This record gives sequence, C-alpha cells and structure tokens, in this order.
Amino acid sequence: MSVVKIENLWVSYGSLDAVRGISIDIPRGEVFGFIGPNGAGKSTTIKVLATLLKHDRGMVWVNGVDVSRYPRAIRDSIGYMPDFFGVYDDLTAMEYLHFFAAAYRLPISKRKGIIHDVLELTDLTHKINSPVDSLSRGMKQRLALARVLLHDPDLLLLDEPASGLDPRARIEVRELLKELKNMGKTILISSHILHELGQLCSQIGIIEQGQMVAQGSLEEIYQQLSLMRVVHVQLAGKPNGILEQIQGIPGVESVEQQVDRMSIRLHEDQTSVEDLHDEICKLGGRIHMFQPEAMDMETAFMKLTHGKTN
Ligand SMILES: Nc1ncnc2c1ncn2[C@@H]1O[C@H](COP(=O)(O)OP(=O)(O)OP(=O)(O)O)[C@@H](O)[C@H]1O
Repeated sequence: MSVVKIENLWVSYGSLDAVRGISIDIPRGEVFGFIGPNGAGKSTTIKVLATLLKHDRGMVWVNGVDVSRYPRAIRDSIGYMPDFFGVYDDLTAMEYLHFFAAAYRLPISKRKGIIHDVLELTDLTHKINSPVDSLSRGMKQRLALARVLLHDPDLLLLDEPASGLDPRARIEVRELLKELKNMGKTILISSHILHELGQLCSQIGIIEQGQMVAQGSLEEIYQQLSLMRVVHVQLAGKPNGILEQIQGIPGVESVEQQVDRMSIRLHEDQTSVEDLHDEICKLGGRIHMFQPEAMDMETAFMKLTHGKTN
C-alpha cells in the first residue's frame, strides 16, 4: 500500500488556484522529491498532507486513511517540518524538544531517552543546553528535524529543509536525510533546487503553477525532456569514415571533432550511453577514453519551468 496517495488535488485560495489537479503516489520507504519554483504550490500540497489545510477537490490518503475525513487518525504517523522555524528562540534545545515531546504526548518516563536519541541522530548532543537563538541556521534545521522525529513517524513531510543553508550545512542535512531513508522512513521533501535532491530521491515531481509538468525517476524525467547528453570520446586510431558512421547511430544529434577528442551529443531516450559505447566498438573504434558529461539538472529545471511562478 502507498504511504501517500494523492489523486487530482485542487486547492484554491479565494480566486487563486494554487494546486490544479496533481496526483502523487509514494510507496513505503521511498523518497519523493517535490521540485518547483517559488509559489508553484509545494507548501500548499504539503499542508494538505499534514492535515493543516482543507482541499477543494480530489482525494488524499496517508497510509490508506482519507486526510479530510480522519485528520486526527493520521497525525501520529506524520512528521511535518514547515519552511519556517517557529518562534521558540528563548528555549534551549533540550527545552524545545521537551516541549514538543509533551505536545506529542510521549510518556514522561520515555522522553529523556528519546530526546537523547534524536539529538544524537541529528548530531546536536553538544548543543543540548544552548539557547535555540544561538544555534546556526544549519543547526536550527537539524533541531527542527529532531523535533519531527520525536514520535517516530513513518512519513516525513519536509518543506525546503535545506533552504538558506551554506553548502556545508546542506551536505549535513542531506547526509541526515540519507540516514532517515536507510531507517525506512517514507519522505516527501520539497526544494526549488533540483540537483540538491537528485541522488537522494527515487521519484521526482516537478510542479509549476500548480500543475505537475514531469514526474518519475530522474532518468525518466530526462527522457521526458529528451535532454541531450554530451559524451566525450577519444579513439586510439580512427578507421576510415568512422565519424560519419557514428553520426548515423540513432539518437546521435551531432559529432564535433575537437583537437584530441570528439564530442557526441546524444538523445538518451533513443540510445543509451552504454549502447553508444557498444556501437562505436562494433564500428571498429578502439576506445581510449569515454566520458559522459554529468546530467545538467539546472538546464532541465529551467527548461521545464521557464522560470514561471503564480
Ligand atoms: N494563505 C494563502 N492565502 C492566499 N494565497 C496563498 C496562501 N498561501 C499560498 N498562497 C499562494 O498560493 C500559491 C502557491 O503557494 P505555495 O506556498 O504553495 O508555493 P510553494 O511552491 O511552496 O512556494 P515557496 O517555495 O515560495 O514556498 C502562491 O501563489 C502563493 O502566493
């Protein structure tokens, strides 16, 4: 059974349709990356899942339970991290977590142990007595993650957990998310930066102006976009006419001869990088170097969203 299932979700704020007919399915243990520019409708969708906002049309289930009919029943299984931190700056990290442990109604006898565990997991044990106000932004984000883990939810809804962080803090948050994934949590995470989520997510949905413009694994999204991959190839000796023959391989858009290599632009939905390699060998090319360029995520994102917002 899917942990999250959304069918044809519509949410409006007055006359503004913020979410217009999106569908999402997240199986247990998967990480779904929700990508889109500011104002695309990510937070709105997440708030509906977190049972904090009513939707106008469509169906939304968490663990098979209808969020609009039984919101209380699913709150125990959700950890929601909003895109703002909250207003508890006067408390220490420990007091902050105790406050939420009480709000989650954890048994008093267990609170200390659980708080110790989540602080360890988020690598904040040394900050236990520091005021929240004195923590760096990265530490605050980790503390916010510690908070949503207190009641051991199986679904994490994380709204831009890495926004505003410096590169090092981003990596720390990403490592923590990997650990949570390994613990078997199902995660929905939003970001407006595609490459941040690329490796972490098994599925990605790209949303623009309230509609899903591409959805699937990273590979599938590239195929939907029919993005071209550039592959740099060096041959040891060149059989006659091989350049023209490579040019004739299906999916090869162009072959550009450089000083020491050729640069091949390839439609991967027609021929995979691996098959291109095989084809060149079959044509008698002895490959000295074969180097596919990394996928250019930013190009993909810009191409899809055209920088549009509501
Ligand atoms: N409470 C509200 N009242 C009216 N309009 C709203 C409200 N909340 C959001 N909106 C509008 O709905 C649209 C979607 O907003 P939403 O916050 O879901 O986008 P987002 O993708 O999460 O963007 P961001 O990355 O900026 O958080 C935007 O046009 C926004 O201005």
